[in-house]
Amino acid sequence: MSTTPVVRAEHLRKSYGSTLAVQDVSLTVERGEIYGVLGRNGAGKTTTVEMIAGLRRPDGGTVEVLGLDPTTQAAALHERVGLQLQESAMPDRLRVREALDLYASFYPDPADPVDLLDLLGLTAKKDTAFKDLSGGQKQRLSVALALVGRPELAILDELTTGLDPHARRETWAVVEAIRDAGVTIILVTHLMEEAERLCDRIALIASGRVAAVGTPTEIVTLAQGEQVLRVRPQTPVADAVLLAAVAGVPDVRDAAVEDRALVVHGGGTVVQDVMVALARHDVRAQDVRLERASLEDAFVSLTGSDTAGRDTAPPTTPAATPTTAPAEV
Ligand SMILES: Nc1ncnc2c1ncn2[C@@H]1O[C@H](COP(=O)(O)OP(=O)(O)OP(=O)(O)O)[C@@H](O)[C@H]1O
Repeated sequence: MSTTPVVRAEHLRKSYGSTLAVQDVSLTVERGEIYGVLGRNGAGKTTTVEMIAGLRRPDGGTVEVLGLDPTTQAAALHERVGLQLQESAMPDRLRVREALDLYASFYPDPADPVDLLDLLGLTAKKDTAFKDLSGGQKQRLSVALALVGRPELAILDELTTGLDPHARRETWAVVEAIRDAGVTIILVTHLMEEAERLCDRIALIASGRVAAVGTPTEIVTLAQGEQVLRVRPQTPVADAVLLAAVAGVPDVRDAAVEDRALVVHGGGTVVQDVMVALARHDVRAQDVRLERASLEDAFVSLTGSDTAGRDTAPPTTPAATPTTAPAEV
């Protein structure tokens, strides 16, 4: 087995006009792993994988995929990379089997559609029109289309968004079956549970940067060191006063005022230190809550708050993309 990584991306950067979507992303995906790209909406996940897939040209940084340069060798890359991007859409009347046959015709040595229907649990739906499929079935079809060219790397973006828990679990089983068939997978998700369940390693992306990389266990351990303290003062206190009170506390990694309550992220002895600091500023607490940070909380606080305006709707991207020329921006 080769030890050359499937993906090696270094210091990727990409802007859309004045929006800096990806500021600095470096990551390495090894052969045979399910690699999670995790982050909240607008963090820059899709833009990152689109650069890896050769669909967008980076403004800065370098990327190598399966030994190829996606910016200059996109056509060769598309033969070996399967893409399932958000917003999969097909002509309404196209039947499942017809869609697979159509996509198979783009490749010299496609996978057997019968096998793919079986793998994706779509055999009973092979004669069903796209418009009559459930959300989960549509997603599974888009995965089947991404796999029809027998890719070495499959990029699956927000695969289970909008699915009910049952369909989500079924889809997770499919992802594992694909990995077991020898395909390296990049899984883009904003669902912690999904990343934890499926991924060998995760890159957490926040505000266009990699906040951390590790196995789910390593990342959860890191998150558990993080605490979130929420203090509501007895009497109204100006936001600036609350923030100034905790500004110099060493273990505070992030502080904000939300709905008149001071919300502090930190580690170590942050709880005691913040309470002492508030008392020194004559702020008395009416209500104090200590929460264990979620994974996302932990990393958002490690990297600073997300920039306003990043929560806009994601762009519309093409469905599973076979040999068409890459959309350049
Ligand atoms: N084609 C585009 N034109 C302009 N801005 C864009 C475009 N695509 C993405 N953006 C902006 O770039 C930022 C990063 O978007 P991106 O889709 O990469 O993030 P994401 O983490 O995949 O988010 P989501 O999960 O919502 O898709 C966002 O602020 C988004 O609004």
